[in-house]
Amino acid sequence: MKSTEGSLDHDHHRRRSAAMSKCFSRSSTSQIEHLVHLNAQKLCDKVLARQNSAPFAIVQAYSCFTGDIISHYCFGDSDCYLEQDDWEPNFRMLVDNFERNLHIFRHIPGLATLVERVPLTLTNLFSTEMKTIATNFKKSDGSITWSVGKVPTILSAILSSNVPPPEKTLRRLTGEAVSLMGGGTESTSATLVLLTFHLLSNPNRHKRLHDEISAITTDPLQLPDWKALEKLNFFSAVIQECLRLLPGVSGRSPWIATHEDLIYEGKLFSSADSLAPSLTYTIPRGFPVSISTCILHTNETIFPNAKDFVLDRWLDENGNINRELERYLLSFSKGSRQCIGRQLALCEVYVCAAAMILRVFPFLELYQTSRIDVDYDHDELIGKPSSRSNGMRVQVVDRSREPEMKT
Ligand code: HEM
Repeated sequence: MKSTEGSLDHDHHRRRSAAMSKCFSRSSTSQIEHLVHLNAQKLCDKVLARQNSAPFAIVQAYSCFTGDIISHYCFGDSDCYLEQDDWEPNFRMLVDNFERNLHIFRHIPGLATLVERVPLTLTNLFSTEMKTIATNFKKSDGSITWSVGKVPTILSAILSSNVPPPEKTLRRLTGEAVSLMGGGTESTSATLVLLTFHLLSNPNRHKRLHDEISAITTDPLQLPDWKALEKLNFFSAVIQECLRLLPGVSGRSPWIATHEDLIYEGKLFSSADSLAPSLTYTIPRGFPVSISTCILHTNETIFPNAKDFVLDRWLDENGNINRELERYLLSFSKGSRQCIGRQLALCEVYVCAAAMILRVFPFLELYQTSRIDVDYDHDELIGKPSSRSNGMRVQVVDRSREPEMKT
């Protein structure tokens, strides 16, 4: 496995992760925030230009936004999905294909190794998206000087790190780039889709959020920075609830503690019941352990009415974010294998959602879309809606009319 994510051995994983982790800290993310703002505004312009055109799948639009940012940060040059006439092709199409077939790879050991052996030149013949990655490599020519402002790109950070030469080959870096592009494209756009649905289907909610963001914004084309947006309580509650309902990785990722036994201490039935008998399990080192984020996120004891979009659960009596509940939110996983792109994802969601809420949502309507088109139905690595769904579609209404902001 060529990516950090696919490294089985924990020490190997740690070394690979360390080579690029500085690119994903909160302060590095702030340094590329201008890219996020730029692309969020480009996305709004492109959606608004669809006035009176045919309805379209908003997930493709958001994937162009996320794909442009992560490709720019990886290679120093974006894939320019937002600049093409339509929303497709984009990297999500490749990811989606991969996810639909993932179960086959899980059940046929060795298939992944076989696929890995296919020469890149052959892969490029069949996949436009893989070809884009190859072209990006050629453009950057393996150079370690590519940068976004003063921030090194992710690949240049790996190339300039002290990992040994086999970690810097074209093949290994292609594997890493595919993992970064995949991770950086889909989960974030899926979160934005869910947020769009729950705001467009509830005008009161949209109005409240519009007012909250407007109160700290003088010009929707010059949004406040991500750290200021994060301080908005209602906005944060909306994002937390979206993350809860669309847990990043819906399947179980099996992890193995190699050096220590795991001691599990809990209560039978319910941790809230003080009379429930206590129990202790010891899971010997070497055994795979996994947890289902979906099951945790829909636990009725922790999240009552778990299937519903309930914002009050995230707000305390003073309207501040309920930090206590956050520890049960496992969207980005925890520990050494947690999502490396967490800060970037949050920055993208806050900035993009703020731009869309202020500039686009007043002119956007759902088109033949209901909860079946967004609700979790099955696992394809990330949670997907029912295969009977046509996807969440929207259309831009006549912008000459006064935007409707019902109370
Ligand atoms: C809302 C958006 C996102 C969610 C919910 C999410 C969720 C997750 C989760 C749950 C994992 C752990 C996977 C596992 O246990 O097997 C993960 C890993 C990862 N994510 Fe994200 N992610 C998001 C956005 C991003 C972004 C923007 C990037 C940008 C590069 C990214 C890159 C990665 C990578 C590279 C890994 C593998 C990390 C490792 O194994 O060390 N993700 N993500």
